[in-house]
Amino acid sequence: MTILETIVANKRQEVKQAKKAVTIADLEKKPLFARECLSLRESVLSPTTNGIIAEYKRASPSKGIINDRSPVAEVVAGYQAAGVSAISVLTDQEFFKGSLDDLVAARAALHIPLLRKEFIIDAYQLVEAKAHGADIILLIAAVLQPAELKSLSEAAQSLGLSVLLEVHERDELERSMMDSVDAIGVNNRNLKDFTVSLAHSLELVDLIPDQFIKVSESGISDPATIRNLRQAGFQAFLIGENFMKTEDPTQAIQHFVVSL
Ligand SMILES: O=C(O)c1ccccc1NCC(=O)[C@H](O)[C@H](O)COP(=O)(O)O
Repeated sequence: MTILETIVANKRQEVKQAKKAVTIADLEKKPLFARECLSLRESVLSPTTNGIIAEYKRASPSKGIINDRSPVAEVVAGYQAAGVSAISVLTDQEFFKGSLDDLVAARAALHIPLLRKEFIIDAYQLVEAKAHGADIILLIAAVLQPAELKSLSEAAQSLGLSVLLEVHERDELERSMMDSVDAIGVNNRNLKDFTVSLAHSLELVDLIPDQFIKVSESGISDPATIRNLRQAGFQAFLIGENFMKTEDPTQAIQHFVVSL
């Protein structure tokens, strides 16, 4: 089994348990469920933001513990102060040490769109995302069939959530593009062997129609890379480890954006 298959198998068990513990009706009663979602597209295209989607990431399968010291509310508030377009918070506990509580804490500290970074395989998780303050959800082409992508993306949009579709290779992009997604992210990290190459973004960008916000994801550690990716056509840049691995992620992002 690849790590991605292991993560998804574990997620299926988690969702089964979650559905027993908290019903959809319970989720729909949570105050955050009634909130109107903020638009990823509007925020990325706004001249007042810099296109970065900054991620709160305590740990990962490829790196182990990255930062378990910096509190989520403090970090995301610092990211927001640096002019980012959106915030990403990992909610997987087993492999990334995240939680839905992190999402709620982030929401309370923010006035910009918030991505629930999760391995979504069931519509239940969309309602869960909205009920805990998310504006955006991630769908990963490598783990979902086109029919599943269609039904999940349509369900997400009907809840008012923006949809970020993640692809890594050309065939995933070609089979997964659909009107019910708002943004397409090219993940530079191969989720089977964890190798990272920006060549994936550069190879795929011209194949992504302009109706989608174009996002380059993972392995970005230098403002010059953002300038190159922008020139190639990307409008947004998902960055986690580069900031989180430092002593003070809020200082790190401030230094980074000065050179954009
Ligand atoms: O980061 C990992 O090791 C990982 C492993 C398996 C599945 C997903 C994984 N990462 C999720 C992400 O998409 C990244 O956290 C995100 O793109 C930011 O990447 P980076 O800037 O390299 O932290």
